[in-house]
Amino acid sequence: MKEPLVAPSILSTDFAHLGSTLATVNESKADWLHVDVMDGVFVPNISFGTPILKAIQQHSKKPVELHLMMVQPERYLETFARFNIHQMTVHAEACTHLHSVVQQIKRLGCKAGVALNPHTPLGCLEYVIQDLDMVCLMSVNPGFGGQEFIPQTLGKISLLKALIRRKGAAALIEVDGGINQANVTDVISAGADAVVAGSSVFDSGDPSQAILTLKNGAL
Ligand SMILES: O=C(CO)[C@H](O)[C@H](O)COP(=O)(O)O
Repeated sequence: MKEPLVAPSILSTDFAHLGSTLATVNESKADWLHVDVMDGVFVPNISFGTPILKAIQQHSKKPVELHLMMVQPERYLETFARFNIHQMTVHAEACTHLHSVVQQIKRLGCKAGVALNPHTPLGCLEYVIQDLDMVCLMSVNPGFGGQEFIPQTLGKISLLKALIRRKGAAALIEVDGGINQANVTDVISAGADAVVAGSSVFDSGDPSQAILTLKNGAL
């Protein structure tokens, strides 16, 4: 089995210590940083806005993926792109004109990802998958860290892999929510390329080791 890409999510960490959290991630084997922007409308939680993104830009040496859990993300893409963002991931459920939003992200020089909530069928990707760098399958209902992995995600990963192959697309599959040492092997075996992990990394006491454990645990 291939080594998974691992992207720590800082959502549940203490932002009073953002600098040292990011220093730890910088020194770890994390492949990128997964940053959750929540608007309190699309999801029942508000995370942060541009001042924190500016601090992340200053302190992170890892590429940054912005996961935009917000309605009408197109209103903010240009502003967010100023913070040296590697990839922007929008929710299909939040974009009336998803194809157009994806093109907008690419014009801003960022990689484009689309996230799907656990209940959202894969069919909405049929005519946009070839334009995507990544699909993020939510394995919890988005909004909060520390939730339990929804097992139906495993079948969805396999179906997405088949869709990507059928379309000759190159999108990576990222899985986000409730990822830990106990389920990472199943997630990667089902066809995922990357996992997002918050609690299992930052509640572990040794985030660098927890990231390594996720990588090795799936081998
Ligand atoms: O998108 C998210 C929540 O909506 C988080 O990225 C995700 O939940 C990671 O946290 P945990 O590993 O604790 O589930």
